[in-house]
Amino acid sequence: MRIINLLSMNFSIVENFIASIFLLIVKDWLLISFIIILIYVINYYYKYFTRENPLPGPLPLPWIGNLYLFHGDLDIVFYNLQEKYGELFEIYLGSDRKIWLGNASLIEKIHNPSSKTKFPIRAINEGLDEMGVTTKGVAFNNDLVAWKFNRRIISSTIMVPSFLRQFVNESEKVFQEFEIYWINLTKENNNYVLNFPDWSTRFFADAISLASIGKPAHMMATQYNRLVPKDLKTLNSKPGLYQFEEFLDRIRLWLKSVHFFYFVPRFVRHYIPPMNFLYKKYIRNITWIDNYLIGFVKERRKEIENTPKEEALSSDILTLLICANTDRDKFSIKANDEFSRPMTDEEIRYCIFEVIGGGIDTTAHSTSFLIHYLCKNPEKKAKVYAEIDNVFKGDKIRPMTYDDIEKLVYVEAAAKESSRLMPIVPSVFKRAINDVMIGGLNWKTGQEFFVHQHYIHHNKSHWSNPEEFIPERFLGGTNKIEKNSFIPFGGGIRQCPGRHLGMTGIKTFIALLFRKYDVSLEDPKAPLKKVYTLANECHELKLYIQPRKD
Ligand code: HEM
Repeated sequence: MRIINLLSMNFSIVENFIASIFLLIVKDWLLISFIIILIYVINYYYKYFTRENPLPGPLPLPWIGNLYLFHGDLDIVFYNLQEKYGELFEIYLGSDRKIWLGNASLIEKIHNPSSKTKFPIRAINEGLDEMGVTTKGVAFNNDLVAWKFNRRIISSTIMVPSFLRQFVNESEKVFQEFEIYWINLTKENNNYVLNFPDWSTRFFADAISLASIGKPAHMMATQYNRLVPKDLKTLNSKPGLYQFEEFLDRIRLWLKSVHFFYFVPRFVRHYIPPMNFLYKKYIRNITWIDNYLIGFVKERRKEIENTPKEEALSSDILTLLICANTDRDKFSIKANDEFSRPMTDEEIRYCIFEVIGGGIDTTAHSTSFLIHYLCKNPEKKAKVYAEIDNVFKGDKIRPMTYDDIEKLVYVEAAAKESSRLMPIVPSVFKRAINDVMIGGLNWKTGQEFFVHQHYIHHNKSHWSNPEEFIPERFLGGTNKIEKNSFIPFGGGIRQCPGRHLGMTGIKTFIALLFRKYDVSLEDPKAPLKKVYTLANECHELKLYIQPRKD
């Protein structure tokens, strides 16, 4: 009994001893952690308050910087911040400082089109590295030799008039399909209301898919099938009908994930729920897209190999890229330098991805915004109708040509004014690869800048009545557009290579629609409804589209 008592006494002594050691460790650990955190915070704010070139901007928090402000429509968030802190302000991502530029005079060096520019790349960012985009394609490629090679071949295919001519012809065919669906939908209901962005994104998906991979995407057909009873459905037995829709949804998810990879620090991305789940989802998405597209490239390569040399090949971008710098190079995309080799499947896959990802929603939403502004400004809309009627001499059905589209100067001015008011890409980031002087301050190599298109487009020092829709600004004459104040397609050596294709697409669609139809808002008072992902998108635009009576 005594032994048992002694044993239990000993046990409680041991237990107490362990407990007190444990408490001591925990207390010390808390104390040590607290000291580490305190040192980090002091160091963070010491660096912040003694930084070179301090600029106005919101106070950053340790670890997250100004990430706490990033919610809702980020385009509006950044616009309001620029309004609050002025034309030159700063924000922090963790401890990384980004400088925002809201005046055309501040971006002169960034938009220098010379190959010796100090701004040839967008960003060095481990998140983008992890996405796999910084060594591939065009848009985020930091490998300047690879970028130049890809960009040169893409530009030689999509910027030439023969390609644009074909694009106008194909767009007209796609428009005729759109009309069939629309006529069927309005048969039952004369006052049928179309949510236009649902259709414009599908119209441009179909048109750009034909132009880029030479195959119809059937995106309008899938939408139509959703809206009509079973017996009216079209193409419903076609295999793979819904696959392109999944592909496009995945491209949109990919675009959304760019912000995630760019802004969210690696540790949070990989280990902190729910971010780590999102991370896994985005990585799976990237793999899916890669596999889907490589299939297209390999299949087309085989088709080309099996086509006799004397037989003409189609002129879609995929075929042109595969044939570039080979003996089947239709557009003679030949160069006698290190860029004269053919592209690999991997290079082609990524370039096609960028054409589809960069071309469809940008052009479609630009068209939606333009229609919104035209409907809100009946006097300007009347001028658009007048110009179209003048070019086509009232003929509503003759085939449309690229030459017709080139004559639509007022439509182009209206498209430019719409993209001034609501730029699809509201800001673009660029990184200095040398020390550079901007805004009268010296900035070190590696500093990243955001060119704030949306703000510059509304800056009163460049534009009179900046909130008004005045296409006449772009008609020349006494109206002078200040250098770098109108930049919907960016500028410098990374300016958008799809700008002619985009503008041709917008003008062609407007000509096709307005030549035959009266277009009006369901609710004339409806404000512009937009959302921002990686670009501004028209969220809702409810329209009546009725055959013209004149
Ligand atoms: C209205 C339609 C479009 C708008 C508003 C638009 C806007 C832009 C902007 C602002 C940039 C960044 C430029 C810079 O860094 O300064 C860009 C880059 C780019 N765009 Fe577009 N874009 C449009 C259509 C297209 C189309 C149709 C394509 C493809 C066929 C395309 C492909 C690209 C590519 C590949 C880049 C990256 C260029 C580089 O980094 O060298 N875009 N676009």
